[in-house]
Parts: sequence; structure tokens; C-alpha cells
Amino acid sequence: MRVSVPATSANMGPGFDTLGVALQIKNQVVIKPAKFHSVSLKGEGSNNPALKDNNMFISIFNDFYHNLSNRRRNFRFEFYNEIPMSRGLGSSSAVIVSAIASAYAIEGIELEKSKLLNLALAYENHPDNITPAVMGGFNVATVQENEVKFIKKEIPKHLKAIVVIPNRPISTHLSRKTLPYKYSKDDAVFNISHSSLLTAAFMSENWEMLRVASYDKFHQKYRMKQMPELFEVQKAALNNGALMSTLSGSGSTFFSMSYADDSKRIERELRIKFPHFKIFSTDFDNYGVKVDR
Ligand SMILES: Nc1ncnc2c1ncn2[C@@H]1O[C@H](COP(=O)(O)OP(=O)(O)O)[C@@H](O)[C@H]1O
Ligand SMILES: N[C@@H](CCOP(=O)(O)O)C(=O)O
Repeated sequence: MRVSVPATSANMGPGFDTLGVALQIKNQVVIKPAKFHSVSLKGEGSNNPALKDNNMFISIFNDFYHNLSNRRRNFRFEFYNEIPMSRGLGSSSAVIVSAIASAYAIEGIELEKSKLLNLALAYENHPDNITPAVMGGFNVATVQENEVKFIKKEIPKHLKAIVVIPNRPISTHLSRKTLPYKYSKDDAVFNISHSSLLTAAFMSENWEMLRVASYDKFHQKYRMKQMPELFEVQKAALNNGALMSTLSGSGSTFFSMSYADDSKRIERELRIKFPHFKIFSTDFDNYGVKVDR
């Protein structure tokens, strides 16, 4: 059985804890019944021995598997990870979503995506990564009475994402603690209006409006202060034709979006200016988590 799940870029600038997109950067896990428990890891995290012992995927998988199954079984877990950890590309959401989906799939139990999403909420209480990880596409999401309420929009093929991934990890949990406890009414209105405009731009495919809508006063400047070079990345991406350029989740990755025709040029210019960062363009994912039995 194989489960794949996309990376996600949350917030999209002003949509703190609300907006997110899924990217064609994937983690995959293959799970096979076996005589003994074993783990193999390829790609991101493969140089981290701790992930072979106390792995967040395996502990969530076991929680669900033991609740769903009356049998005791051992498994071989083969992980193929493309999503870098603690870089603001939703690695933790990917783990949560794929672990829950895997436990149901290995027991042969159908799990509706909406139920999977609500189960994932118990592990990550902001819905902006888990929603696109499950559903794919661009999503606006909120939580009401312990349920995720969301609207999804597929992203057309003529748009690309360009990611700039610094070497430095940022823990989402710690980074959230550096944000202000209260905001002024002016800042709140700024973010509500920009986030609403950005959502309307996606829904109506008015891509030019992203150039106006993607600014934020809630989190980016506080987080980007830790890595001031990110302000230069944002400026360079926008000057070279990106439609929007924002901190991805809590960082450290910077996410930009452009027409496909512009993406290679933007990627090239960013690579020249920031040779020490990993930079590439990628498609959006419109499907979300995928289970092959
Ligand atoms: N492939 C993985 N396998 C196991 N655990 C992972 C994996 N990817 C991420 N994690 C867990 O998620 C944590 C990173 O979560 P977080 O700080 O929210 O970063 P991100 O912005 O990438 O979601 C890691 O420290 C690790 O505990
Ligand atoms: N809204 C959250 C998003 C965190 O995304 P991640 O990919 O960094 O986990 C936040 O801004 O804290």
C-alpha cells in the first residue's frame, strides 16, 4: 500500500492560519506487512537517525491502527520524502495526514477526505496546511465546533510556484510564540481586506490582483527579522515578475507564484542572487493525499 501527500504553503501572505496551497513536492510511504518492524528512509530526513526510532508518522499510525484493528501486526515502512522539515512547507501536516490515511487504508477501511481532515485537526489546530494537504489546490479554511469548514479552488496549469529554501530550519511551534499577542484595529483591517481580496482573486482567477492583495501585517515582518535576507528574496521575486511572494507558513522557505512563462526567468534570477539557497519551480497539486492499495 502506498500513500502520497503534497507539501503545502500556508498563509499566502495575509491569510494567517486560513489560506494555503498544495505543491507538487511529495512525501510517499509504502507500508507492507512484515515479520518484524522496520523502517527505511530516503530523501529528506534520511541523515537523521532519530527518525528511524521515534518517528511522528509511526506514532500517529500506531495510535490509529491499534484503535481500528484487533490484530497485532508488524510492518515495514519505506519513506520517500521530498518535503524538507521545518522549512514552512507543511512537513508536519504531511506526516499527520499520511499517517492517519495509512492506518485506515492498511485495515481496508474507506476514509472520506472530510473525515480525514477533521481527524488531522486533533494534531494541528490551524487548518491552513492540513486542508490543502488533504484536498489539494487553493483552500480557504476555518474551524467551527471542532470541524474544518473550507472552500477549495483548483489552480490552473499555467501558474507555477517558485520556492526558495534556506538551509536553516524554523520550528513552527517556536515561531508562533514570537508573534504579537494583540494587533491594532488598523492592522486587523489591513489583513482582513488583503486576505479577502486575495481569496476573491483566486476564486475569480484574477491573477493580476495578487500583485496588490498578498501583503501582510500579522506575521511576516516579525518572522523575517530572524533572516533579513528574505526581504531581498521577496523584492527580487516581485521585481522579476512574480505575481506574489510571501513567507511560506512560518518559514524559512519563501513562496512565490507566477505565470508559467515567467517562472524560469524568476528562478534563474533568484539563483544568481541567492546561490546558497535551494531554489526551484514546481507545479501546484490539485488532488491532495492519495492512497493506492
Ligand atoms: N518526514 C517526516 N518524518 C517524521 N517526522 C517528521 C517528518 N517531517 C516532519 N516531521 C516532524 O515535524 C516536525 C516539523 O514540524 P514543523 O516545525 O511544523 O515544520 P513544517 O513547517 O515543515 O511543518 C519535525 O521536527 C518532525 O517532528
Ligand atoms: N499558519 C501557520 C502555518 C505554519 O505552516 P508551516 O508549514 O510552517 O508548519 C503559521 O503561520 O504558524
